[in-house]
Amino acid sequence: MHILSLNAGSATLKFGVFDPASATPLMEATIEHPAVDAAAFDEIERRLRHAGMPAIDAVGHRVAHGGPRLSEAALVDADTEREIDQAAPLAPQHNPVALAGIRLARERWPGLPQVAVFDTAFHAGMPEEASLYAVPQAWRDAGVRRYGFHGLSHRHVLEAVSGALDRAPEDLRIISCHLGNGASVCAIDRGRSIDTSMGMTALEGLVMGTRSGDLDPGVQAFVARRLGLDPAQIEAALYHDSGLKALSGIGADLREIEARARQGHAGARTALQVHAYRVRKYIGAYAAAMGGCDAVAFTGGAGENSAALRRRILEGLQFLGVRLDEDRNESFGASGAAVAELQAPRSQVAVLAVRSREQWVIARETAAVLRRAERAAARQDFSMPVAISAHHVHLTQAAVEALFGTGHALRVLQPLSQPGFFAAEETVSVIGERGRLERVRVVGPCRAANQIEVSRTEAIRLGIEAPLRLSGDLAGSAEVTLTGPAGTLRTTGLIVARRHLHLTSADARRLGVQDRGEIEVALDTPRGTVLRHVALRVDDGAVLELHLDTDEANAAGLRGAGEGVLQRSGCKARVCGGADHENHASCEAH
Ligand SMILES: Nc1ncnc2c1ncn2[C@@H]1O[C@H](COP(=O)(O)OP(=O)(O)O)[C@@H](O)[C@H]1O
Ligand SMILES: CC(=O)OP(=O)(O)O
Ligand SMILES: [Mg+2]
Repeated sequence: MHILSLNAGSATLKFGVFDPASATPLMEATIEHPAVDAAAFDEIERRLRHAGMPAIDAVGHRVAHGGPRLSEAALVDADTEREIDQAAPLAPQHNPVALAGIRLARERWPGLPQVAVFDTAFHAGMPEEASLYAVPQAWRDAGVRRYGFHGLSHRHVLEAVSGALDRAPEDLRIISCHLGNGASVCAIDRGRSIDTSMGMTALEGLVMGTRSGDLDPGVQAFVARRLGLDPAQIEAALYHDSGLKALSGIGADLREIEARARQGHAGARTALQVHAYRVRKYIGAYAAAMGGCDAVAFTGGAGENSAALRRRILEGLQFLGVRLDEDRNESFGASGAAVAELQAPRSQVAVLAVRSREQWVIARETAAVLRRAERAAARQDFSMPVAISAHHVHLTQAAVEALFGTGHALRVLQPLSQPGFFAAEETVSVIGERGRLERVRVVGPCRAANQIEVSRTEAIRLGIEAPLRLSGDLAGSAEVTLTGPAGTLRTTGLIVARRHLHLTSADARRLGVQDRGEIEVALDTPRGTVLRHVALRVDDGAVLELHLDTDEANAAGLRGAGEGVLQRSGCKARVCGGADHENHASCEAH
């Protein structure tokens, strides 16, 4: 499979082609200051052709804002597009561009699946103390809350830092600084984003290329009244005419600002100081939020490429135990390394530079969404026959001889649906403390241990507490007396059998499940029943069949067809939920 990842940032359009089996892109490119329009897509297609790329199977899009409902990557359909569109006021620089990308991709490659991967998703589990604004309830009801952005990048930082330091994510408190044209800091506490500097929109937090970052909320009303600005003008100024651009008086590009600052340009110097101070302040705050910090990581166009920027930010953080190694810091940019440690040996905090891999995260997430969709579709079509298993016993050869006479061999009455098993002509009586069950069928062939399977109702009638067990799992099973025409036998092995599904490894692959796992199935009988914790028994010699006991069948209103140990019910069960908690589905016929 080949996935085209599109990442429309505020300063760049980045794209790449990936085989999701490998993190190494087949090609990757950046177009600076793009409009996402037909010309940009012509350029993308031209570059794909030039790089000799194979045909694309799916397109993954970075979408900055998923709004209140899209908190994980999703297949693009009309609903997804509507949600992205509705969240556009919360990400006016990004969501409309992403939507344009989605529509252009649909025109270029009609019929290809498209997936939206959201910046906000990584922060969806932020605690309330970080996601709430202290504003009136009516505002919060209207959707005013903190979301956070750059989630693909912060997620990659988590993985890269954990890999580079060879420490589990759960062991690490990471402060991830994504410094591009847009910029944010994220507190990643043991694998989870617990706070991040961007909020409801991508305006909050750091000083960015053209965005203000944190601002006294009173400023907006003040400039409205004093300068006569309306909301659209204020918003435009905060998104497009603030930040480094406003402070430097030069522009938004950090490369140029740094060059001019070196030449002594006062505005450029001020801009760099305010910018670095803001990042430093957030690092201090997030160290406090996590009760310490094990690693500070830099990523994004500026965070990766500017050693001076990293130095400026880390100056003054010595009190946290941060010490930068100047040589390592200087050499990262040209090194081509994906990730590197930049701290001095005596530093108590690791400092890392991480090359942003947003396009790879998009490709990976896209592949995962497509796999889930495929599995859901396969599950929709997947139904399984249901058989009702009446009480029966499995015996050792020694038990057969004790009950039916020396040298006795079980005689086949009828083969069962699971290959190799048969209902025997022989029956036994099962005797408990309080009652007995007569003519209980023996199932052959003989086994290494005696096993007596009864329903819960029958166990009660016997007066014995029988554990709920999978066949073969007999430790702690109850004791019971068996009688046959030639003798009596006291044995352990009495269980209530756990409901289970026999399936082949090909069935398991289609369902996306594994041996010993569990699924949930629905029986659309008149008593409509969902069965949870259905055990899976994968065996290539098996025949696909759900086995229920008589209590379960009665509770579901299922009837067996005919007589015998294992009766086909005529009902087909469907998977509902289970590993991926996919759609509820139900029984077709009964
Ligand atoms: N060598 C460099 N030194 C300083 N800043 C750089 C360097 N290379 C790129 N940048 C900064 O990175 C920004 C782009 O960041 P990037 O993360 O690639 O874009 P976007 O925010 O659009 O995703 C540019 O605006 C530029 O200021
Ligand atoms: C959300 C955001 O600011 O993204 P970018 O940095 O790509 O513009
Ligand atoms: Mg970006």
